[in-house]
Amino acid sequence: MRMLWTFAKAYPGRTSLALAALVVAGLVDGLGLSLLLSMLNLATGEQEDPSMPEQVALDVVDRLGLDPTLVTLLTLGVLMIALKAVIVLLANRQVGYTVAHVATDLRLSLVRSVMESRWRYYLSQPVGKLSNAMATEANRASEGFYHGAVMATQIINAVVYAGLALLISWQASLIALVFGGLLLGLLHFLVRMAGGAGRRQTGLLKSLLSVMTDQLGAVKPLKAMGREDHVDSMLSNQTRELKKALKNQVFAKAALIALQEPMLAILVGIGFFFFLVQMNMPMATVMIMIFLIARSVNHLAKGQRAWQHMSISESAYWSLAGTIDEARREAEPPRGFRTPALNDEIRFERVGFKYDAKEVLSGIDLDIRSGHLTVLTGPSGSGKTTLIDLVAGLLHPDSGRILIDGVDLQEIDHRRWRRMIGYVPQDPLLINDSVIRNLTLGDPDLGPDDAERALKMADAWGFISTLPDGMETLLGERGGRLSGGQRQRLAIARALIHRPSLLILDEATSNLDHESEAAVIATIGQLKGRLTMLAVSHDEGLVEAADAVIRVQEGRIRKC
Ligand SMILES: Nc1ncnc2c1ncn2[C@@H]1O[C@H](COP(=O)(O)OP(=O)(O)OP(=O)(O)O)[C@@H](O)[C@H]1O
Repeated sequence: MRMLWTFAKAYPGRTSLALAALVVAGLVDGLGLSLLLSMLNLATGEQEDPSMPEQVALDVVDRLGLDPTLVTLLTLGVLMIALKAVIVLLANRQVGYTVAHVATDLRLSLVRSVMESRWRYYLSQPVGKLSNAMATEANRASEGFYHGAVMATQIINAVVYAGLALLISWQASLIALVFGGLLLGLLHFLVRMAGGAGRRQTGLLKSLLSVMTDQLGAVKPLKAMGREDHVDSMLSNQTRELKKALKNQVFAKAALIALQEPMLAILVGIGFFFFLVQMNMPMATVMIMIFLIARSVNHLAKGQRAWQHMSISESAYWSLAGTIDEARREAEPPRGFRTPALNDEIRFERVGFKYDAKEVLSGIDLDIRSGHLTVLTGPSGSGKTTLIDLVAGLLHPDSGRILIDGVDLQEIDHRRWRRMIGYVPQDPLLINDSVIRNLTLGDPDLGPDDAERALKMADAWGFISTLPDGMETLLGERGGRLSGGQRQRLAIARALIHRPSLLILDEATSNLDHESEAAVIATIGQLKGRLTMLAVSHDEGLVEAADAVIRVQEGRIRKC
């Protein structure tokens, strides 16, 4: 229920429009029914004094200057009911558009909040949790909104029918409606049961997809070592739990439908007896009352089923909203205002950095000369990647400072600084798209000329221009059609396409065979003097090509 209120606040215009349309539809429906009731009374001639709704209907006919004949009442009644159907259709279209908006807005909010979060927060997030939020939870949340809208429609319909019945005989209707409401209230435990199963499903899907994404990422060694059964056993427990939650959900849904029907039949039976025998009402009035009350309670029953569906989806919305809120709380604040320039050097002055309580770098003094190739070497875990992340402003020193051409990095506009950086990771992570899309990553400011220039600089133009479709050639999953060295040179071209001043290469040659490694080192060698390069590498070839080599050991600099 809280979810519906949240959506209503997020989309006030659309929600009010849909609700207003549904209320108008309800009123039109009520008028149509009143006209048909008047017609029924006219036909049977049983009741002398028309009830209030019939009186209202007859007044409308009179105002229209028409005679209240059977044909007029029937025609107007049918027209009103058809008009109601059209208004409901328009309202539902509005609801449909909003459902699509809800899913899209949630997805965009998730992407933005995660992309704008601090690097350290991002590192701590399981990829599976985010893809589950993006795919499953956003869909289920929008379904929840849809079921909430259905519930509102059903309640409005129920109110219209109940209102008509109350206007005919308020005492009888009140007793019948309270009794009907109580019967439905008895079934509310099935709504709660389905909601509980929905919550378990949400939690299980989140952890299942997190584990699965991690395992699929590491599937090659598992397969090579014949240990894929291990993945199976890890996932099967959660899958079995998920099955149990789904079974409970299905049972709760089926039980609600199965129990609502006999309860409605009991209500109709008791109503007949009560109105006819206890209250001595005329048969025609009893028929009308039973019709109106049965319709009202039937709409309430449908509303209860929609509530049940909404409860199943609601937990997905809260989980997704929680992920978005958490990422927003971890948003990276805008840092610095000064325009960066890299003409002389990047200087570390007594820089120290800790991961929580663990000191990773301490007392780092370092100069990275502009236009030079500087290579960072050192044992695993000594702090090389941390040092690079500090240069990129992804992490911030706990002590000391980093100066870019003499200006403290903390004072420099971080977004502009990062746009001056080209970054080549160990694994080039190419997407299953064309060469050009892999280079521009969808940036509308970059075109084929930029791509060609970057490919030439990265020494990749030779093999790309001989591909059947050139830069439009599709690369296949993870760039599977290219050799390791070719993939890495494409990654270098991607890093160069926006003309960076600083190129960071994080173990860019460590996954390559000897030949590819030599080709990539030759490429890096050709770039020397054209921009500043900072490389983490153990590669002897790259160390030999370097203008400066810095050895990091146990978080400190050792002179080479
Ligand atoms: N997100 C993190 N949270 C906590 N500790 C971390 C985190 N990332 C790295 N560390 C720790 O910081 C230290 C330095 O790590 P870093 O990745 O900078 O080393 P590295 O020299 O690049 O290692 P490698 O050559 O193996 O990549 C290591 O002890 C590592 O365990």
